[in-house]
Parts: sequence; C-alpha cells; structure tokens
Amino acid sequence: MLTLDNLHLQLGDFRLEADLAITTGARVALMGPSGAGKTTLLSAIAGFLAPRSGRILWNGADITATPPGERPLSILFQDQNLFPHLTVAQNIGLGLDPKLRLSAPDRDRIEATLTRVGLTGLGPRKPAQLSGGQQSRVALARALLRARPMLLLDEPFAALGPALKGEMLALCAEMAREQGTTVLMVSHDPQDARALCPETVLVAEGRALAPQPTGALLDDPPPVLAEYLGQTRRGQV
Ligand SMILES: Nc1ncnc2c1ncn2[C@@H]1O[C@H](COP(=O)(O)OP(=O)(O)OP(=O)(O)O)[C@@H](O)[C@H]1O
Repeated sequence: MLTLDNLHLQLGDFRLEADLAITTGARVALMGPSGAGKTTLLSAIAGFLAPRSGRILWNGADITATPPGERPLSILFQDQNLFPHLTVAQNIGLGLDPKLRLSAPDRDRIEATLTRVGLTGLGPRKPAQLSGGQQSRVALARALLRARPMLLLDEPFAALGPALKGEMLALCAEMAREQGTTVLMVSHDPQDARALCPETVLVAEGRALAPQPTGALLDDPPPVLAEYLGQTRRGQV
C-alpha cells in the first residue's frame, strides 16, 4: 500500500495536498487539468521533490526521506533518459546495476527482456540508431528488468502515434499484472485510463483526491474534469 499521509507539496507559488492510499497492485490513472499538479505529485513520490510536510509510506515504512534511487519504484517519464553513449543493452543493464558490472546471467536476462519488448538482437546499437518507438521500448525494458513494486508513468509514450502508444501501455499493464506492480499513470486520454486503470486519482484545485472507479468518474465527471476533457454536459453553460 502506498500512503500519502497529509502530504503538502509546494513548487514556487503552486501548492498541492494529498491524503490518500493506493492498494498494492492497483493501476491508477492521475487525471486533471493542465498545471493541476500531476507531475508534481509523481515527482514527490519518486523523491525528486521534498514535501513541505506530511509523509510518504510504502507498506507502512516511511520513505519520505529515502533517496530516489532507493525507493521501491521505477519511473518512465516523457524524456526517456537513455544515455546516448551507452548501447541499448547497457542502458537496460543500468536497471540491474548502475555501475554496469554485469554477469553472464545478467546479460542473458537483458537479451530475454529485449525479446520481450520486441527488440531482439538490437542490444549492441546506440539509442540514436533506434526509432522513437524503439527507444520507448528500451526504457520500458529497463523498468521491466528493475521489477520494482511501483511503476510511475508520466506520459512516457505521448510522442508516439496512437497505435504504438496503445501497444506500449498494454505492455506496461501486462507487465504490471505479471509482477503485481502498483502503477500510477498520468493520463490525458480517458480511453487509456478506462482501458488500463480501474481507478483514478483526480488532481484538481490544489488537491489530489482518493482513488475512485475510473468508469464512474468518466461517465459523470465533476465540472473541473468535464471541462478538462472538453466535454459539454447537458444543463451546463
Ligand atoms: N520548477 C517550478 N517552479 C515553480 N512552479 C512550477 C515548477 N514546475 C512546475 N510548476 C508549476 O506547478 C504547477 C503544477 O505543474 P505540473 O507539471 O505538476 O502539472 P501537471 O498537472 O502535470 O500539468 P500537465 O498536464 O500540463 O503536464 C503548475 O502551475 C506549474 O506551472
């Protein structure tokens, strides 16, 4: 269980509060207007932004002050952070050992993971020799190999076409199911949220609300979400 215990975040003038819990193994979309604080919330959970007050707990253990690399999570942000001077296999190997001291079994696991994401044999290439979609797969492969309990996704596939984006998100969901991973995914696309995330955290008006069923929320969105989704609802001006 991920617990955000009376969490208060601040970035310049911007403030966000969160007091909620997410069940282990849940897949949760983060939705809300642009600038509402979805990325800010993920940054705090990942450890890149220290909260002003409150605590972040994973299975009851306080991780509020734990350095990012030691938190029980992997992150996939839009900037995939592949190192251009390393090969694809080495970039993935960073998920196993940041110093890249890789054993023969490690290298076998990297190759198997490459196959899993449809990149068999591309391990020796540099990221620049791959398409955007293939680079996304490399980042996903690295997260897959790290197999941390939580996966934070901040629109990592937004630059891809809709078909490829859907394929990558489906791969994430498949991996999450297999490994029992808890997924938090920023989504601007209600279809993605419906397809992949049974629950949604609405981030709006300075607050991240407790998870609620995605279908019901999108079927009858509160005005702030309806406006964001570009919907006009009967009875509203
Ligand atoms: N480094 C910063 N310093 C001060 N304010 C910031 C900083 N980064 C972001 N903000 C502000 O914090 C607020 C939340 O930004 P955030 O990126 O978390 O929103 P978001 O919900 O992820 O938006 P989007 O959907 O557009 O990506 C915004 O008002 C933004 O302008």
